Amino acid sequence: MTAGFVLKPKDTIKLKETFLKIKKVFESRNIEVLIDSVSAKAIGLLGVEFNDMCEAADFLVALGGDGTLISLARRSYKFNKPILGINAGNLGFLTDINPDNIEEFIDKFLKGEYRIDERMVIEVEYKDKKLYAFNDIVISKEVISSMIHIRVDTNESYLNTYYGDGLIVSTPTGSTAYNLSAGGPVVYPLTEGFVLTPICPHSLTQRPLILPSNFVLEIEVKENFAKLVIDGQEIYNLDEKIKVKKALNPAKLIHRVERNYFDVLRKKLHWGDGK
Ligand SMILES: NC(=O)c1ccc[n+]([C@@H]2O[C@H](COP(=O)([O-])OP(=O)(O)OC[C@H]3O[C@@H](n4cnc5c(N)ncnc54)[C@H](O)[C@@H]3O)[C@@H](O)[C@H]2O)c1
Ligand SMILES: Nc1ncnc2c1ncn2[C@@H]1O[C@H](COP(=O)(O)OP(=O)(O)OP(=O)(O)O)[C@@H](O)[C@H]1O
Repeated sequence: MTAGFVLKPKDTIKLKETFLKIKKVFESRNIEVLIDSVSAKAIGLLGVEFNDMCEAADFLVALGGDGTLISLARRSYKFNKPILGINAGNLGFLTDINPDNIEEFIDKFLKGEYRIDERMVIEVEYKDKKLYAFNDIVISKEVISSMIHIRVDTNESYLNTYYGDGLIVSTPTGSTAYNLSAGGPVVYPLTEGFVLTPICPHSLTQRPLILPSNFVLEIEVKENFAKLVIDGQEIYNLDEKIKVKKALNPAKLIHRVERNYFDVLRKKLHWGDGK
């Protein structure tokens, strides 16, 4: 069995010791460890080019925070490999395992005691590109001063024109990220659908909306100074219509069998239970 590692890009050097410890644990259980060339270079090792690593690995590992996991899920989309998040970040809402518990987890993993959660991914067609988002896409104004008009059509009919700072189209997984801050609902991550949440709409009536995952959305901005942001990490100038739909493949996240979403909401986001 082969694992392919990507390390959090900021302060990677601090992760060297943790990575080497985990590598030893994996290798002692006959799991070959590959590391992508960018992460390897940052800690003075030799690595494998990202796509070659994804091709060779049976599963991929993000050693970092949520951002590292989101980025790995997006960049490895076409390889469709299961992904394990080991938390070496701050919030770690999505990364399930702590480095201290890796031996215990990997022994269970090798006995088949784990879960794979299939998370819906968004596909965006923009110009001749196909882009993938694990959390969300954001159609945003470029400058602080001017609002934008965002027209949304579904494959069935005209939907709405949003006027404000922007529009978030989130996956259920991304519902606890930017969507949450903008007043959108928490959506159980194994649900399939799009969450449309306007950012500061200049209206008394705009509300977040959930649409089924078989809808195809066309989104167009009237003004010519908008941005398209993918997972908060990739930014494009938006000057043409985009088409948004559910991607063919889900992202496959490896979790502990015992992981409970509502416990994570309580622990990490302080979701109250009224007691
Ligand atoms: N005002 C906001 O809340 C805001 C603004 C911009 C981007 N974002 C979010 O940041 C995401 C990218 O994350 P990053 O870590 O690369 O950026 P980042 O470093 O700016 O961190 C964003 C924060 O959101 C958390 N987060 C990310 N995805 C999450 C999820 N699915 N559920 C719960 N928490 C989550 C991260 O742990 C981190 O604390 C984007 O997809 C977007 O949703 C949020
Ligand atoms: N491949 C990547 N390319 C560009 N930026 C990335 C990549 N992977 C992660 N990042 C960014 O690096 C920053 C830090 O990484 P990460 O989110 O993993 O750690 P953290 O912020 O400490 O943890 P958490 O997100 O759990 O609070 C994030 O802003 C993330 O967007």
